[in-house]
Amino acid sequence: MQKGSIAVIGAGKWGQALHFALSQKQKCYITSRTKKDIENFVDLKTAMDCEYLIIAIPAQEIRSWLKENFIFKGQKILVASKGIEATTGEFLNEIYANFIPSENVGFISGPSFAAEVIKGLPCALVINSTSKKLYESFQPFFPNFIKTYYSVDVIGAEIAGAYKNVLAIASGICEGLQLGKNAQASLIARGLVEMQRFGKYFGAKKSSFLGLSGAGDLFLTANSTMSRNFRVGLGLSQSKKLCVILEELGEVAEGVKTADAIDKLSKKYKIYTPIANEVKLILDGKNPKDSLKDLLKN
Ligand SMILES: NC(=O)C1=CN([C@@H]2O[C@H](COP(=O)(O)OP(=O)(O)OC[C@H]3O[C@@H](n4cnc5c(N)ncnc54)[C@H](OP(=O)(O)O)[C@@H]3O)[C@@H](O)[C@H]2O)C=CC1
Ligand SMILES: O=C(CO)COP(=O)(O)O
Repeated sequence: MQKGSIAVIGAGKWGQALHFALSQKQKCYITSRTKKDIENFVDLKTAMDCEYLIIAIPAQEIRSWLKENFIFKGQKILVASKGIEATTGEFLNEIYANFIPSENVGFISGPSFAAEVIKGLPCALVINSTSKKLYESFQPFFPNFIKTYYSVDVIGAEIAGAYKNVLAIASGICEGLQLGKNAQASLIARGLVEMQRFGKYFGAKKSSFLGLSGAGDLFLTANSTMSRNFRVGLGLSQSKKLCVILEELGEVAEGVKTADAIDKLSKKYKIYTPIANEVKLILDGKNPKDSLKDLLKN
């Protein structure tokens, strides 16, 4: 392993933005399935030999990617993905735990559109890990335009980052149906309560949902067409087929599969998550106007 070296795995929008940010202070490698003309692009083997890895591939692809490519040699890992695995309902930390000791893994959360980070615009992120030492080892790599915080609440950050994508779809639907700002603000506020209720069941800290990981990322994503998930909601409000929406998007919208995961988990553990349940139904073809009526019922 190349001591002190760092690489990003996954050269999508977020991987490239993190690569830009982490290249400000030191050489940062990047690799991806598809070769890309990016500075310090290397093959997977070279990247995997680095001591510090940032993995920015879609949440639903992580388990198979780790199975096929990952050999633990003591690397320290930052997970940049946001989502819950739809096939199993497992959280990302549970998946990574099959391959890497928890003290070697951290999860990035917080309001961070890649399109702004790659321009060097300021933002604040949370590095969530059971190990503060892990946070302290990654923190120096971050540039001055990114303020980093540490939190031990991994599950809270994971659920916040995943759930907000589902709520962003709901908010995009609200916008697309032109229901007004009162409705959108009420939806986002109740969505925050719902996200926190869901997180509490799995042992998450309430404070995680009031901070950058929850409210911060939710307010960002649920109020902007820069969000892929918000744009999925806009498409659904125009009765576009999901496959057409995703084809046109051309990038991952994690809220689609995470809605399925949350729907399954909330039914399995009897957690009241009406907004996420309706998003799942709309993704399966329910008319959004009927969902609105059902959500408004007293
Ligand atoms: N975009 C953003 O603003 C932010 C995104 N995120 C999160 O980061 C994660 C990645 O999102 P983003 O980069 O935007 O998505 P993109 O759709 O832009 O890119 C996805 C990346 O994942 C790679 N990939 C896809 N499937 C596989 C696979 N099976 N094996 C290996 N690599 C694969 C692609 O590789 P290739 O292109 O080489 O085929 C591509 O580099 C998501 O969980 C997202 O929620 C978090 C914060 C901000
Ligand atoms: O997570 C993000 C911003 O923090 C990106 O949101 P989208 O995946 O909806 O574009």
